Amino acid sequence: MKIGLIGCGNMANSIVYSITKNQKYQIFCYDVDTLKAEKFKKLYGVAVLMSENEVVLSCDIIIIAVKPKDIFNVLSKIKNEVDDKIIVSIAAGISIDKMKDVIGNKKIVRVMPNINISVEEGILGMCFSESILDDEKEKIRELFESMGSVIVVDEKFMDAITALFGSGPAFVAHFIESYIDAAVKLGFSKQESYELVLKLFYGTVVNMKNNMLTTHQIKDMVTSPGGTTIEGLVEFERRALKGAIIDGIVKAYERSKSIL
Ligand SMILES: NC(=O)C1=CN([C@@H]2O[C@H](COP(=O)(O)OP(=O)(O)OC[C@H]3O[C@@H](n4cnc5c(N)ncnc54)[C@H](OP(=O)(O)O)[C@@H]3O)[C@@H](O)[C@H]2O)C=CC1
Ligand SMILES: O=C(O)[C@@H]1CCC=N1
Repeated sequence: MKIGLIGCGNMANSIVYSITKNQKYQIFCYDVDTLKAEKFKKLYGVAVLMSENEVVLSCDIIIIAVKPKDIFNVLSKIKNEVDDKIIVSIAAGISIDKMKDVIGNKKIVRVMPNINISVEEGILGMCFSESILDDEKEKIRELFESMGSVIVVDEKFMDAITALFGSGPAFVAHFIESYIDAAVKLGFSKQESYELVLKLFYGTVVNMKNNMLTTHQIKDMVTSPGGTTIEGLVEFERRALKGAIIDGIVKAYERSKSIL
């Protein structure tokens, strides 16, 4: 099967990395910046094409991986070539209806991946326009399942998926960074802090998963009466840390709803 990529930036890089591991796909790509496309050729052995239209004409499934502000430009360039090809958009906040306004009632898929697809640990939300057939849905699902956990949802959930899981790695990195800063403040070297804090987050997740522990159970097991942990937890509560985190995610959700 021939897969085309329009846009060779950060997300396209992670997508191509996953797809090229599977021999059954032939990959074609195009970027306005020729150097970026050439880099993909060098790294992954993909074929470089000269325009958006060439990608559509050469491929069965076309993944548009440009910023939301650029997607309508791409769609208007390819609209006469789309025919019954499958167009996949990974753009945040751009609905299927908005894309249909430009290319008509075509086969459109929205996918919201996150950057963790580069280690096959992504979470990918997916929804389909109504004209996509069941066997086509399966092919798309199979293509993206090499990158992580795919959840097919009603389109109304795509903004929530964008906020929670698309933006999620940046939010999680922000919490990890605070922890590393605390370790540095308490005298550990930056390198030690980085390694130990990653181990702390990773170990806590593995412990919860393997032992099927809830967050409350972990907190209860760690927090001794009159001890150290309760002091920290009380301060987090006093500063409304949980509320701030929830509000931050809701802000990202609202932004996804109003992006264009
Ligand atoms: N980064 C993330 O974690 C996630 C991003 N997304 C979505 O993925 C999309 C891409 O994001 P990201 O990879 O970070 O963006 P990048 O800016 O890294 O990549 C986009 C690339 O597309 C190029 N481009 C712009 N217009 C065209 C065109 N007409 N034809 C071909 N190439 C073009 C850009 O060139 P130039 O820079 O010269 O304009 C750039 O090289 C966005 O819509 C974003 O919402 C979704 C989930 C997670
Ligand atoms: O920040 C953004 O808009 C994109 C969408 C999800 C992650 N990055």
